[in-house]
Amino acid sequence: MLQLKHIHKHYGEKTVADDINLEVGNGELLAILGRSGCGKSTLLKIIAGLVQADSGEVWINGTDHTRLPPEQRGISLVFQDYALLPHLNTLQNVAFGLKMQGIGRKESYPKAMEMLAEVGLGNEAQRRVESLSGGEQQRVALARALVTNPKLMLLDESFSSLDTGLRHHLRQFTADHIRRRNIPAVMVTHDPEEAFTLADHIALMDSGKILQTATPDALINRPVNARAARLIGAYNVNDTHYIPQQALHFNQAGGTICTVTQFSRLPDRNLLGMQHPQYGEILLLPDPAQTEGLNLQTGSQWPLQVDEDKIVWFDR
Ligand SMILES: Nc1ncnc2c1ncn2[C@@H]1O[C@H](COP(=O)(O)OP(=O)(O)OP(=O)(O)O)[C@@H](O)[C@H]1O
Repeated sequence: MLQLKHIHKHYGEKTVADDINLEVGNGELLAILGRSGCGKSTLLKIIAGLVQADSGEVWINGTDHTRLPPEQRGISLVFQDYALLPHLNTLQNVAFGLKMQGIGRKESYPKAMEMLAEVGLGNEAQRRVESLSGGEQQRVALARALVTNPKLMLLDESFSSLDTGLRHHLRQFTADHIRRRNIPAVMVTHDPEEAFTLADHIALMDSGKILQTATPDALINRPVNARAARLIGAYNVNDTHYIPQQALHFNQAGGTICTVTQFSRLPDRNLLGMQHPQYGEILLLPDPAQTEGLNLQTGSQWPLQVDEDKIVWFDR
C-alpha cells in the first residue's frame, strides 16, 4: 500500500505539489489525471525518491520511505520512452533490474525468461531491443518492471507513443498484470480515456493540487466543480452546472423541443448538438440506433428531455 502524506513541493515561485494526500491499496491502480505542467511527473519522482519533497511523507506498506534513496524503495518505473538499454538483448534488459539487486545470472535469467514468456516475448529473448517494434519494446519495459516483484509500480504516460490498437491492448495487459500480482500502481496521464478505462480511482490534479479523488463512476456523476468536470473531458459544463449524459434523453415524448445545431457520425457513436431554450447548446452521444433514419440536419427540431435531478450544480 502507498500513502502520501501532506506532500509539498515548490520550484521557485511555482507550487507543483500543494498538500497532496493519497492512498493506493494493493492491486489497485490510481490514475493521476491533469494537464501538462500541473505537477504529475514531479509527484511520481517524489514517490520514487528521484526528487525530494519540501515536506511531507511517502509511506509504502506501513513504513516511512521518505528518506530512503530510490534504489532502496523497491519501486519499478515505466516511462513513455521505455528507457531500455540498447546494447543489451531482450533477456538481458529484463534481467537488468535483478542484476541491480545483486542477483546472479543463474537465478536472474530463468526469472527473466519466465517473465518474457508471460508478456508473450518468450521467443525473442536473444533479439537486440532496437530491432523490436514499439509495442514489443513496451512489453520488455513492462517485463523488466514486473520481474523484480516491486512493492509499487509507477507508470508515466507509458502508452502515449503507441498507436491506438496497440495502446488499448497494452494498457489492458499492464493493468491485468498489476492486479494479478496485487501490486499497487500509480499512473500519470493527461488522457481522460486512459484514466477512465484503466483506473480504480482517479485523482484530478490542477496546479499542484488534488481537486478530487474518486472512482470513475463517481467522477462522471458528481465532479466537485467546473474545473474537475472539464478535466475529465465532460461535455455540457459551465461555471454553474454540469449536465451528465445520463440526464439526457433524445427524442423522448414530452421532452422540450430543441433545434439541432450539429450532428456527426463517429465510428462507434454519434455526436448530436441541440439548442435548448433553458440550458443553451447541449451535446449528447445518442446510441446510433436512436438516430437511424431520422432527419438530423442543422435546424431540424426534436424533443429532448433533461432529468433535472441529475444535473450537478456547483457552489461558486
Ligand atoms: N527541476 C525542475 N526545476 C524547475 N522547474 C521544474 C523542474 N521540474 C519540473 N519543473 C516545472 O514544474 C512544473 C510541473 O512539472 P511536471 O513535469 O511535474 O508536470 P507534468 O504535469 O508531469 O507535465 P507533463 O504532462 O507535460 O509531463 C512545470 O511547470 C515544470 O516546468
